[in-house]
Amino acid sequence: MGTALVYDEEMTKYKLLWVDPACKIEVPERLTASYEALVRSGLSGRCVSVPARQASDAEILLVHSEEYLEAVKKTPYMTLEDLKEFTLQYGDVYFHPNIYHCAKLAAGSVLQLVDSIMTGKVRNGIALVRPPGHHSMRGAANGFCVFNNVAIAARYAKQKYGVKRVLIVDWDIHHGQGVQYCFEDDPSVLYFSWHRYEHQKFWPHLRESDYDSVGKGSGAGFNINVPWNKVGMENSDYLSVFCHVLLPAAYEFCPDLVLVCAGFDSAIGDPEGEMCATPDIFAHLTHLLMNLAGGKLCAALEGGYNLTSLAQSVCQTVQTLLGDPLPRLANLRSPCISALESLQCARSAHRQYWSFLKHAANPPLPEISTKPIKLAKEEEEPAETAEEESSGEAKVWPEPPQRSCPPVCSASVLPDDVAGADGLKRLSTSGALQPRLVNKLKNHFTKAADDGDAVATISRLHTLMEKMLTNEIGNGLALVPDVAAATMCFAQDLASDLVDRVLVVCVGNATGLNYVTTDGRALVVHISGEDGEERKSKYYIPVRLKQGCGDTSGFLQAVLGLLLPLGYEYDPGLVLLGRMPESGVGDGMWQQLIGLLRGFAKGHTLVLMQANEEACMGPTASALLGHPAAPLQELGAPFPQDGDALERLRERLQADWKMLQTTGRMDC
Ligand SMILES: COCC(O)(O)CCCCCNCCCN
Ligand SMILES: [Zn+2]
Repeated sequence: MGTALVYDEEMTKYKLLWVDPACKIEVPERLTASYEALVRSGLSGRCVSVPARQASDAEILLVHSEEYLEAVKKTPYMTLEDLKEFTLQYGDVYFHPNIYHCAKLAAGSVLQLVDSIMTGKVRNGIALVRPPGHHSMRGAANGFCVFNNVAIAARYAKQKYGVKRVLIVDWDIHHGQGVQYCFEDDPSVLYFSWHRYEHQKFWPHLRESDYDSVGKGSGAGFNINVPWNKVGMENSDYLSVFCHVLLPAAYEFCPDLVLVCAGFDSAIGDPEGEMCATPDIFAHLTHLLMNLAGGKLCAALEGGYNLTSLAQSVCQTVQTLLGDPLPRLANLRSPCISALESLQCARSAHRQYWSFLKHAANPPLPEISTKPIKLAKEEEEPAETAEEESSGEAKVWPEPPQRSCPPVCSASVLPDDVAGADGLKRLSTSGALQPRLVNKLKNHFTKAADDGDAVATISRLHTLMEKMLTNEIGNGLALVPDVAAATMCFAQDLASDLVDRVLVVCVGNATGLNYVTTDGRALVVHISGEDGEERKSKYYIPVRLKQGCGDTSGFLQAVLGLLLPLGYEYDPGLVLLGRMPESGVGDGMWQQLIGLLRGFAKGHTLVLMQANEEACMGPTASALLGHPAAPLQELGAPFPQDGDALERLRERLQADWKMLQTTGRMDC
């Protein structure tokens, strides 16, 4: 199934008609720059084009009051003076004779996306719209927004398709207070937002944008705010919040539909956000949400004011929605102290609501100043004057890397003709394997050197690896006689010669996974039901689940809170995933694991399974081909001892692995 793209140039036909420094950044070119970049890159041609439509009154009234709608209906007939007058009653927004028409198209465009996704016409999609929506409230326009496009879409999906739970992820750099107000007492809508806050000194200066606004009444726990109290946040800060706050809650919430308030003012170069995350981060943020709700993801453009980073970020998002391999995120740094404090505050505020947080460390939180902040006049964001704009040093960042389309056969079990007793010899004569490697392999398999099978297996694996590294295939699946041996041999003898770093993930009980490197050429993470060999090196991490890998909630917590952050920090060139016999891991969890691991190494994942596990071939190949993983059933809380052990393990490991940190020094 494909990716829908909704765009209508009619939504470019309104603009600011008077002088207002606060609104001048919201220009029609935001839409044309985004759309033209999709056309230029060939991405729009790969999408299913879905027409925009006007939202009806009834649809707008799902969120807004009649009084407000009636008022906005009058704006097309207003004089310029009346429009200015009308605008004054709201904050940081402007009206135009055509904005009501465009606001109905913006809201209707997102509803068209919801229809296309819920009727199975497409898997996911994005609507390039303006005016944006997440600040507008029941009875008021605000922050360039007239109707709350995403809030209307959430209510519409529930009403028309009986959707039970909607996750709204708001990665725009401003707090979508309009969305928060709309759903704060509604447990069927989980709203997550990060936003520039600077201890309430940043617009819209709301006390309720802080992390302690967790929702009200039966909605308590279903509103997650992560305030950024400093600018300059980077990729690692964003990924940490996804791994340690959003994703565990999102999986526990188990949504039927994911809506994204896709604002790209959180990218580097944006004058509003002043953050430093690069456009390719949106490839990963999108990817990390794509295995929820069976892949039903609907993104709506919100903010984004640097036309270069906006266009690049939109392309990164769409390319991921289309299923293309992700770019590697080079040299992630450790999250900054301020980000860690925000992360910890959000986790502590939600500890009582989410089982994944039940065992989280609970250090004292900083006193939240309840006194209203006094914005000294000069502290108000100064309206940039022309020369200041030019003097502000322009941010530069590298163009996101090309992301080649996945090769057609992205999962393959090599035909037997590659195997064969002389497989290895042929490889060595073909120069594919350096002679010394051949000896190493032979030595390694001396016990079975005469056993053609083992040698054949190794030559098969090597061919798969070769094809992966030449991008002839995206990923691979190999059935082998002895998974543990093959995994170790592959990691030790094959991969380490052909790729800098290989992430080895072993699932299920096994002995012999004793390959430990001290040089970091391989990172082995072994999730099983028994005690692994105790940790000898930073690069061998046994994760023990007392109830074994069949305990999906424990397994998932290990994947989201440990494996993902480790993988991002390690940044492997290849992922090797070994499924040990009788691992007990459920198909759904197995597919989620493969889906998430595809985000590393440009999707180069080699799965090794026991030859007799044909039953698992289908689900594995489906996940390798990028089909969305089956949604996990309602997750119970992880077993207490597992939850506790995982938290203790994470705390122990964070000295070596910065992406595992979740607490900053609370020297507030
Ligand atoms: C959904 O709208 C997208 C958005 O969140 O980017 C809107 C931001 C409004 C930013 C308003 N700045 C006011 C400065 C006051 N001195
Ligand atoms: Zn914004």
